[in-house]
Amino acid sequence: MSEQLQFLKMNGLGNEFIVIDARKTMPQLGPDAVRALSDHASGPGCDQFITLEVPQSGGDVFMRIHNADGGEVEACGNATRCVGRLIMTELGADKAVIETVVGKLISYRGDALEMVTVDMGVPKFGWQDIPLAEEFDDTRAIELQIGPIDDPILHTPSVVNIGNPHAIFWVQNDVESYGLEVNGPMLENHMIFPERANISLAQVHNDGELTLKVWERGVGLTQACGTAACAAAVAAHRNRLTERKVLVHLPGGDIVIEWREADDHILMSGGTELEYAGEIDLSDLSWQKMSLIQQKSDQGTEQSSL
Ligand SMILES: N[C@@H](CCC[C@H](N)C(=O)O)C(=O)O
Repeated sequence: MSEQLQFLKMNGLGNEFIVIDARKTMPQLGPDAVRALSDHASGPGCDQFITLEVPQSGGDVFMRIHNADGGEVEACGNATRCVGRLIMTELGADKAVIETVVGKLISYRGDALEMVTVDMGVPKFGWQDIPLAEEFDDTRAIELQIGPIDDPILHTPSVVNIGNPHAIFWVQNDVESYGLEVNGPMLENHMIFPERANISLAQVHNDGELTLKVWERGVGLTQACGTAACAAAVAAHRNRLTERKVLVHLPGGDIVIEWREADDHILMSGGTELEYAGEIDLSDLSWQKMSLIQQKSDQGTEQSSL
């Protein structure tokens, strides 16, 4: 007999997610299944596979995150906004507490239904926290470069942990002109990053604006990465390149990051999209689109229809 698993397809600025609700029944999906469903050739396709589970410490939901390569990871900024939207709609509330393996994150409703702000907590800068394989006193710029020794293509990145590890290379020219699709895999797996890392190129335009291109650990190039935007914003401020509030341009759209002075928390604000509801047949992992989601942002509600 076939067993059906319902899912929602969502995205945050084009960063794609499959979201399943496992609060009543936990489906048995191993890394192979996650990889197959995340692949656009065999499944609905996504960058992260998100599982909603029963909260364990007083939050509204527990969010588990798997990258498209099947590996479980600690944080995903864009998915946190998407899940925040779902849970706030479910509760009819303006705020939701989302538990993750690295702690609780609070989401807040924005001016429109699709706009969500998440408090991503406090960034970490210690070399053991990133983590790095060797000691560095100052993580605003670590010794790491690729290309010719006297004329490197990319060098001295800033490193930050936003629940997950990030390295940001500062570039002068268009972020498209540094071959991140070629250099990304090598940098992600560089021996200096024992848990691998998300790799970003950042071009700072002025003290309130930068453009970012991201090679995500366990995925590849993505349209947007929320934690990378947080990492780049705080690293830019630490390096005196920007103020505490920055507009970050990503291939999939813009996001606003504010590193709040009062408590060092990072606030990330941006859009979310609820694309469609679908169903996966767990016996052979085939899937179908069931309905499109109709958004009624004026009433603060949303409904799905066939
Ligand atoms: N897309 C995410 C980041 C997802 C996890 C990342 N690939 C990792 O391995 O740490 C975001 O929006 O933050």
